[in-house]
Amino acid sequence: MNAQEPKIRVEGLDAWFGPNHAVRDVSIDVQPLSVTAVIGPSGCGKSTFLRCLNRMHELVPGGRATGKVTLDGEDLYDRSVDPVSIRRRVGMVFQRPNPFPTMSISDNVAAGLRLNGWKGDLDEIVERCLRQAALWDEVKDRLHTAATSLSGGQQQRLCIARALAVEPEVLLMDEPASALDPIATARIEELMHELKVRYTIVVVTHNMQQAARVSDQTAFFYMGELVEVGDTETIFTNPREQRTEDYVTGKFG
Ligand SMILES: Nc1ncnc2c1ncn2[C@@H]1O[C@H](COP(=O)(O)OP(=O)(O)OP(=O)(O)O)[C@@H](O)[C@H]1O
Repeated sequence: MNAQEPKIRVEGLDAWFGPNHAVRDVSIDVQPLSVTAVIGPSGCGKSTFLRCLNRMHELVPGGRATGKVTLDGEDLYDRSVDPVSIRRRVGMVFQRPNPFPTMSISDNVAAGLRLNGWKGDLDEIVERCLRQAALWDEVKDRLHTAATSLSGGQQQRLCIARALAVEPEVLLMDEPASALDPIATARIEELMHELKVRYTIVVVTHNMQQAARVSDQTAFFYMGELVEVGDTETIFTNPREQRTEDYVTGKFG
């Protein structure tokens, strides 16, 4: 791939829930192996935008999207594209840790691979993913105990390990630390930093400091529109738009 080419290119994206126009004419490029933070007040369309990047939005009743989203130049919304294969390439981690409650730690990580009919050595992959998710040392002696026995922060890292197991190229994270305490949040932030060596990350966050700490690029959404996108330092110190400045300095939101 050409180094200049974005990993993801969004052009003229609109998204609806029935008549509710939640994302309006959004265009943005996401560079490979970078972290993009999506910020903005509640209800401005951040999560909807994120779910359009792996075609999860259309799973919501009434969910509909138009426009173009390309992954390495391939149009995700082309008729010939299987959305299931897209969700494998573009993984997702949600706000609340959601491990499969009846499964062990190890089975949670392996679940996606089993579903895909994987026949190889699962133990090795489970270990690799738990290491990548910075959880291995804490769970290596209890791999077969229930995932629900883990703390919230550990469960979230388990969900990250589970997302990594199917070897996605992009990781979408929807407020991945908002349900966690400050120490667990710091672990997730460190982890994002480590993961961007191998994955392209787009993260929705309400936490301005977190966006400033973890991201290379920040996109500010307001009422469904992308007001401004740019490198994170510029967005936080010298944004073009007054609305961006007001939001990042806490004047509203
Ligand atoms: N399942 C749904 N059905 C109908 N409308 C929805 C649904 N989910 C979200 N919306 C609406 O779409 C708009 C965008 O919501 P979205 O969840 O993307 O915002 P957000 O910026 O992620 O908000 P928050 O920060 O509160 O999570 C809002 O007006 C919301 O009420």
